[in-house]
Amino acid sequence: MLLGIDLGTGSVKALLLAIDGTVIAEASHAYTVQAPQPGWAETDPAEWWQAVAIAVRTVMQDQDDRVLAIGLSGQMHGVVLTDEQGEPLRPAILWADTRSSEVVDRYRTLPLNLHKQLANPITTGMAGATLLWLEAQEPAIYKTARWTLQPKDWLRFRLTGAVATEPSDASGTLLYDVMADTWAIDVLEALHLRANWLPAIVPSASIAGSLTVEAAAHLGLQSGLPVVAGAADTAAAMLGTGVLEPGIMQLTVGSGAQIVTPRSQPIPDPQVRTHLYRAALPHQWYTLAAMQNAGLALEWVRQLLGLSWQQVYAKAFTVAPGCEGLTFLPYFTGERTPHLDPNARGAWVGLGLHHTRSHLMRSALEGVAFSLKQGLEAIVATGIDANELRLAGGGTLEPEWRQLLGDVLQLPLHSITVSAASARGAAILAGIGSGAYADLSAVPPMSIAAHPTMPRSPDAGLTDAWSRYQSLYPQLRYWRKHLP
Ligand SMILES: Nc1ncnc2c1ncn2[C@@H]1O[C@H](COP(=O)(O)OP(=O)(O)O)[C@@H](O)[C@H]1O
Ligand SMILES: O=C(CO)[C@@H](O)[C@H](O)COP(=O)(O)O
Repeated sequence: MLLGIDLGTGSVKALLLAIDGTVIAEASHAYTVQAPQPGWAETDPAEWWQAVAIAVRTVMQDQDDRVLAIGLSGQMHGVVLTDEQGEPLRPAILWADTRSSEVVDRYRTLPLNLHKQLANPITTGMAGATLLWLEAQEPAIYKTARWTLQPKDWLRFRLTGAVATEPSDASGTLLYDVMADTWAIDVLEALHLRANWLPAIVPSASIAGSLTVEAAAHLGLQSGLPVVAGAADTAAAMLGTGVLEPGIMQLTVGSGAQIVTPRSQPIPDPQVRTHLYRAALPHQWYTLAAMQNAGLALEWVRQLLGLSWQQVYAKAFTVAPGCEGLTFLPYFTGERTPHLDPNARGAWVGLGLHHTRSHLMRSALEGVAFSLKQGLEAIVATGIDANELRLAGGGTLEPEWRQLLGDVLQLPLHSITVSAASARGAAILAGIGSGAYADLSAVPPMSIAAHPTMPRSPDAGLTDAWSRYQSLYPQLRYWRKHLP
């Protein structure tokens, strides 16, 4: 059997995959995202390390079979600065972090040919932008760090003692030449950023190291196990859900939400509102609409209202669509697609005495669904036909929530039968890298639930709410800009 580990934003997922494609066991363990200052989002990698051991030990309980290989997947874009041995020098700075908003404009001074190499919108939260901030604000750590790593690459270093990255995560750093498939050294030079701390790039499905004795003891596994490079969570989820052919889209709802579609050529978005990244397999790319605030915003509202997830759904769906005039914007950590605005923030607008906790909760779900609709529109505007969406991620399990998503997006939603799609993708890469699968064609296909969630014709309340939602962000942006 194969072990996939997905180092997500809110929790790590471990999944055991039998070679015949059966999921033997899944487990997850949560950690915290800290916001020690407004706009910051950090996690201490020590929390990741402990959580990985708990999740892996949980899936390994009562298993007689041996693990053949380990594959990794992880949240994208962040920065883990380490010393020579892989010891973090500060907490990891995550993709949702907008502290680089003051310095990210340095990217805008780059000549057009370098922007063409990056082939992506310039946004906060990307490793390159965060490194510009670290250079200015934490120069001692910036100068002395040995490595700058993506979260799952840090985990692999800790597991194997070997340092590497792979194209799917490297392409999400804003330090990567997506067209030439290598580090964008010219961009690093033009920004005066260090290049000697970037890891070597190896194929996602290659063996990048083997489990050390210390790491094996931590996880309760045998030492020497091959650890495959793995992939960024979005790229791994595409393998996990089988979204590999152009024409199919995948919607992942986790802490953030992503809508992706594969590309057989690297075609950048002419409007530069969506991302273009390398997929896990060679000669494949994907277009990505990235919405920063899905589970992050819902979790904040849920905790504020003191509700369990069960109560969330029991209350929210007693309220009529449109929430009797209440609109929620989920932009707690700024927004990427389509607004590209790190200074955007969340809001409830239209509150009246008639509104209850149930209205607040439903409006949050509607607001997140509307933000996904704007992402879908941005991706369709790049010239892609959307016929169906495959669902992945821990935030799409509830049928009523899925129905609301289907009604808002007006597309059939196909659920895969595994919630941890990225961890499944990571296990598949472990299988290819270790030779358990000769190639992708040998991987048993993912089963898809027999009955998709079909969109219902839009309710008048929901149509009005969508109009209100669309009109609010431009007005609030104007208001923020004109604050004294
Ligand atoms: N029942 C639920 N409905 C909607 N969202 C949920 C539910 N349970 C958890 N979530 C949200 O989904 C996110 C976790 O999904 P997951 O795919 O594990 O994310 P990540 O990979 O970012 O850790 C959390 O932000 C959580 O708030
Ligand atoms: O930001 C992106 C893609 O651009 C995400 O892929 C992040 O990697 C976060 O994923 P989750 O942890 O929310 O699933």
